[in-house]
Amino acid sequence: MARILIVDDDASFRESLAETVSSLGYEILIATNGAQGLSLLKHGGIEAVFLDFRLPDMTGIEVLHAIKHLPGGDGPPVIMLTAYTSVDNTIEAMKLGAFEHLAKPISRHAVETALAAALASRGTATQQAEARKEDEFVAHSERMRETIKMVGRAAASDATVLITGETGSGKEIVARALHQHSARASQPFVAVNCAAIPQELLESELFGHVRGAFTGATANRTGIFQQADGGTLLLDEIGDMSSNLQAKLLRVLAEGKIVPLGAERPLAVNVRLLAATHRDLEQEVKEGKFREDLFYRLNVINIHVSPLRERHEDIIALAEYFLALASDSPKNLSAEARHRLEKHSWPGNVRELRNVIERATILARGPSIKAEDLGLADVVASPALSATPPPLHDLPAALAQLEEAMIRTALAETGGNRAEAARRLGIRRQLLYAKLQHYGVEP
Ligand SMILES: Nc1ncnc2c1ncn2[C@@H]1O[C@H](COP(=O)(O)OP(=O)(O)OP(=O)(O)O)[C@@H](O)[C@H]1O
Repeated sequence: MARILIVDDDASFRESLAETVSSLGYEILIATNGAQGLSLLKHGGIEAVFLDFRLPDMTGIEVLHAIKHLPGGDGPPVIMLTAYTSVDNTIEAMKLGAFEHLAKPISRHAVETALAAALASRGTATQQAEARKEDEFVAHSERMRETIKMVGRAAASDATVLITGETGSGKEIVARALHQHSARASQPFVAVNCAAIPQELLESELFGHVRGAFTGATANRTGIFQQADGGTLLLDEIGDMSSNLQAKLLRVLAEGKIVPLGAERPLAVNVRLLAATHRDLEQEVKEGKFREDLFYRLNVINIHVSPLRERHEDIIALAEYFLALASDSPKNLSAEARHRLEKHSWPGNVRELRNVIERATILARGPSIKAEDLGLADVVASPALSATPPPLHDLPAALAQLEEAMIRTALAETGGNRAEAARRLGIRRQLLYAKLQHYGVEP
């Protein structure tokens, strides 16, 4: 019978957890503070631990740290318990090698699942590192909390991470969190959007060039890889990288060296690479649009960021966070505004929500934001597509109307991201700019 240790000073919670665990057929040991827990652990024979974050004599994190430094290995799997899970305490716990992090109260089912998984995991490696401060990162939903746990697990390693998710869902903020919680946090974090730079220029942007490498190269130029040396480089929209550059990137990853354009010798660089894409790269590989070997090099760890419509609990929390950012005296959200926000499908994800809140803060009169201040009905119903019937006998006018409507919809759906809107519409960005001007559309 596996022996499970529960370390918690809250008597009623402890008793009920003990009852659940023993009814599941495990043997229980109880400690009411950190020191007691550690002394029981030193005797060995314990196969999993439930550990409270707040204990009378030390913090749960200190106990976790001590467990992970017990002589003879990194200790049994630890399931951390908190009254409130926050991004900070979850990342910290997962980084220190906690197996799971659960918020009280915990259902019998959650206890059973966590214990079974913890016991099955014994012997797998854990990672340790110092905790660091991070950006504001709103994560109330279960989905986002799972993502945060992955960030915690992946942060301390140097492995390449492929971050996937729809446009505006928060891929870059995940990349930043990975960097900020890594040993490279004091070194540079550089993000480059591979889709925003013409592919002909991207190579010299990434790897740099020497004077005279091509017409116009009047001086040596340090590339982005070198700027990120020692730190982390995020290649955003990696799916848009040309096949020529994909091959070069693969070589850099294999050799850890870059060759600036026109240079004779390669330069060693020490960069942790993160890549992000809204595309389904596996599908792109199948279609021959993305190199399979590069895909596997990048996808050592995959972190997926769910679309906002699949994590309802984050919507209001994010809205309130953006309200607080938008003004020193934040307005409040009326009940109808909350309802409207929750009902919206958020095709442009968190970026769209941020734009909506910033606009509403400016437009709302008085201290409260009303549903109509959000301007969301327009996006939902796309009235531009339906309000005025197209002129039946005037093809150019009808086409222009359709074009304008499609542009407005694409912009709304991408939260005003013009590069992404152009991509969705299948036109070049320059052409989109010209059309925006022509129709007088403000992104
Ligand atoms: N969980 C979050 N907490 C706080 N802010 C967030 C969160 N997720 C996203 N944001 C904010 O929303 C905006 C869009 O996020 P981000 O740029 O990370 O998305 P993305 O998925 O990288 O977008 P793209 O696909 O266009 O590159 C940013 O302003 C970011 O700070």
